[in-house]
Amino acid sequence: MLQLPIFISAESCSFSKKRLRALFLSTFFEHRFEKQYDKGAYYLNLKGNQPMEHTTSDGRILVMTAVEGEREAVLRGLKGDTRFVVELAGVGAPSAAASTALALAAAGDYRLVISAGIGGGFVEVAELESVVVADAIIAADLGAETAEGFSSVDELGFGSSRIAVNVATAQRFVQALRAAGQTAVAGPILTVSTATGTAATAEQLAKRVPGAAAEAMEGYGVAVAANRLELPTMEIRTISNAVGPRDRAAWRIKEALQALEAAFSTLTEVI
Ligand SMILES: O=C(O)c1cccc(C(=O)CC[C@H]2O[C@@H](n3cnc4c(=O)[nH]cnc43)[C@H](O)[C@@H]2O)c1
Repeated sequence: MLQLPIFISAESCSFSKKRLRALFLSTFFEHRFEKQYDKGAYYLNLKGNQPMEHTTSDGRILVMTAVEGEREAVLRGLKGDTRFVVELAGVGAPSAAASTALALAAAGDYRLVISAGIGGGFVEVAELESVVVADAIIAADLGAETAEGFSSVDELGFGSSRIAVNVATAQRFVQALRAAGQTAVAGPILTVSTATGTAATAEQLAKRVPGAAAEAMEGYGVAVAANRLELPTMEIRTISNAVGPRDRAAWRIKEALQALEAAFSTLTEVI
């Protein structure tokens, strides 16, 4: 069960102040949390039986993009659909996790969190200007180098580098995108700290994550924040470049942003 400490120690404040703060916080989170006192501190526990998948149409959908150009493309596609809120994550997973956590803390009525933007596509899996919908979100370079090669945080025993998504939802969305005329595939989307710039790294990553479809830099951070609140996550990337030797001049950013706009237009029709 998710448990959020609310930092009220018995030593640090009087009983009445303690109760007041706990009352305020538990009212703020009342639909999702229940209060528990344990060893001198209050905790907010996520109530049981929360729907992990967005089977309900109640609540809004938070979309996080790294940069403003991506945010504008998503907003164009949404055409003013008020079910969605689109916020900036910043570039990279740490900034994305912090931004997403702040956005989720500011409003308690989200039912789904989406990491979206352009990304690199693995050759022969995701072509330029196509859409990749994550069937798993994987922090592909979170771990340690060893004499035997890369060890993930999972192998090191420090947590999980993989965040699950609702695969059926991802596949359904891919079908809808194809029906709307876009090239789309469901597959693992890797989150990396350093965008791949050589064929050797592309090969290593493809070996590390069989079936890897795309890479970007924020998905895992967004998903970690959503996951802490037991909110379901999606990642949607449109392919601006191939994962491999860096050739920024060849990136199809404009076309990928147009594909992103079209993908979100379709999303409003099927979600
Ligand atoms: O220059 C522009 O006009 C422009 C407009 C929109 C977006 C950008 C970006 O550079 C976005 C950075 C963002 O893109 C992801 N990304 C794209 N390709 C890759 C890749 O091959 N490997 C990793 N990440 C990629 C990433 O999430 C960045 O945060 C520019």
